[in-house]
Amino acid sequence: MSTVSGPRRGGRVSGGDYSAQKAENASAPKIPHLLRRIAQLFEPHRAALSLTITLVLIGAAISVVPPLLTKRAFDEGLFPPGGDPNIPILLQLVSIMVGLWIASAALGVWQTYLTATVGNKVMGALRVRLFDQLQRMELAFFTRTKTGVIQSRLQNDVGGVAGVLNNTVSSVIGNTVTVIAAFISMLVLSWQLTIVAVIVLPGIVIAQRRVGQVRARIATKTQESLSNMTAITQESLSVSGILLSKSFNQQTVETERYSQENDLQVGLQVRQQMSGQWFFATVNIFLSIIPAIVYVVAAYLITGGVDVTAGTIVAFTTVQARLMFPLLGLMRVALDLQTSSALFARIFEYLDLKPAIIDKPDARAVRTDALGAVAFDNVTFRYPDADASTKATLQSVSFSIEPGQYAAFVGPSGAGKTTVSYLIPRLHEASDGLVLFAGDDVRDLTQDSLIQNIGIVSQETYLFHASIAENLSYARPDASVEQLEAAARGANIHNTIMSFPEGYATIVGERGYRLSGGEKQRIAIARVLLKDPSVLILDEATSALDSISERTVQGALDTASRGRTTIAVAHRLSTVRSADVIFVVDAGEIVERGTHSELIAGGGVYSRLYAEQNCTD
Ligand SMILES: Nc1ncnc2c1ncn2[C@@H]1O[C@H](COP(=O)(O)OP(=O)(O)OP(=O)(O)O)[C@@H](O)[C@H]1O
Repeated sequence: MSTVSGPRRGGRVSGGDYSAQKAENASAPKIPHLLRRIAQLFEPHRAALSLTITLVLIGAAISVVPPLLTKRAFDEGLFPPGGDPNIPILLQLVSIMVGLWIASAALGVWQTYLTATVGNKVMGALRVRLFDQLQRMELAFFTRTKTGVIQSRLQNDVGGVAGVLNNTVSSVIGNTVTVIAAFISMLVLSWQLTIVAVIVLPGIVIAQRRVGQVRARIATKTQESLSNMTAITQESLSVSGILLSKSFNQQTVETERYSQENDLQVGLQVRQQMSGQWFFATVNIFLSIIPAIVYVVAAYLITGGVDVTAGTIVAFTTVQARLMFPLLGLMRVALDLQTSSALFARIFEYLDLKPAIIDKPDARAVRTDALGAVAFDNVTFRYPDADASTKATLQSVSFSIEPGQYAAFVGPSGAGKTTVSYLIPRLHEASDGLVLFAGDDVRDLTQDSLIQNIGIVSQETYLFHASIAENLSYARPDASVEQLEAAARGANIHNTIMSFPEGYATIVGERGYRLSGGEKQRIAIARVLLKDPSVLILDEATSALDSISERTVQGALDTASRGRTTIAVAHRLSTVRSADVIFVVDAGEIVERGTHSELIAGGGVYSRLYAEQNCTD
């Protein structure tokens, strides 16, 4: 599936060793039918493109006329056979020329507007498609890929093809037409001189392809380096990153890490810009000396009795000079296309990713008659990127939770409790066995309706950099102020919010860093209360709090769990004593189950853990 790899979340690369980052640095992905796929991006804009092509054709046709008028201006206006200059004819020809140039400039502006609109719309649509595709990817994709690397594809790669999307169509058509028209005019003027003018072209085309290949390779490396830079920025300039680097006094190291990648980037940018320079300089020299060669050849032709007038030579060299720019333009476009094919390949690679967890074609909504029932039947689960030789994270796990029950999962760290809770909303897919929600296999349900019925308060509370009100209404965008406040009251946070000078309009800061841990958790609980799901998953929601905050949050959790199935993942056994059922997970298996008093009486793992935590009955 994805060729993208990277360390697991939390598995940050260690000092000076960026090998894990470089794992992203595979060569440009091979995408079949790349050009056709790029062309397909323009399909929705066929009408605008047709108009652009028409404008380009008209513009190109217009641009061929003035040089031909030049010949007449010379031969009939300035130097008519055997007489003084013919001013009226000259003025007439000059005014036609001026009119044509004005028309051509106006067409140019119109055409630029059209191509810029189409190009930017195509780019915008590509960005949204990519974003949407990423939204649909399973959780495991994000745990194994650096956020910065993902961001870079969206921003740097899509942004990098903007020039090509904006200019290619008009440039290719406009320049091709001008080149062909100029070529025909040259042939009409003198076929002998035309041969002289185009003799070097095949060599130039071959050289250009070579340069393009080199550039594409450099472009791939440049984008990979940009992606690493974005990853470093994202990692070290986030609130968590800066806290980490400050607390370990690693700012200098971070700057050095950034600076190393930056040096690489600067070098690559220079190489990319320089890679075509010698080529274009050489082409320029060739094209510039052609008029001089034409004069010499014309002299020989005249001497040999061929009819070549002064007007023909002037017109010919004018046309030839005008051929130079479109020709160079075409070469640049070809080069840019080759260069950006590396970027397009990276974009299409992400667009072609297949989400591992998708709805079946006949997936149905969650049934309402058994809402709240959750069960595992012989579930085995191994993380997709886990070593196949190691033991599965969950092995033959079976349990059944009735609607409205409070079920707690306890056990040592790393036992697999959180993993159990992730399989219920299908954040991961069971490798074997059945996960049942309201009596149905979760794989037979639409993800929309499944998630609709589940609320999650996770270990790490995530809040957007927005106001408290906006963070709350994320769960229900149409919620009224009264509903927001009711939820906040339920979560014991209303009074705290009202004590802030800006109340519900208080901006919580990046990831909610301006709030205390307990406040953040209570906001997360209020958010889930607004969602009002039939099943609530609480993952260690009180683990990081002191006893007073814990009591407040616990009160909020009790309100939240009332009237719905609650699945609580807990470390602190004191919080789960009143649970209807407790499952003790150890090394991926459920080793004990029952109520608190049953488990204490059983004298097994639970009673031992309970004793270790110095809890008293
Ligand atoms: N994305 C992942 N890829 C591979 N292994 C993972 C991944 N996430 C978790 N694990 C591993 O799966 C095992 C179970 O993790 P899980 O988070 O379910 O444990 P837990 O019981 O909730 O632990 P804790 O109480 O410490 O939160 C651990 O060994 C962990 O290292």
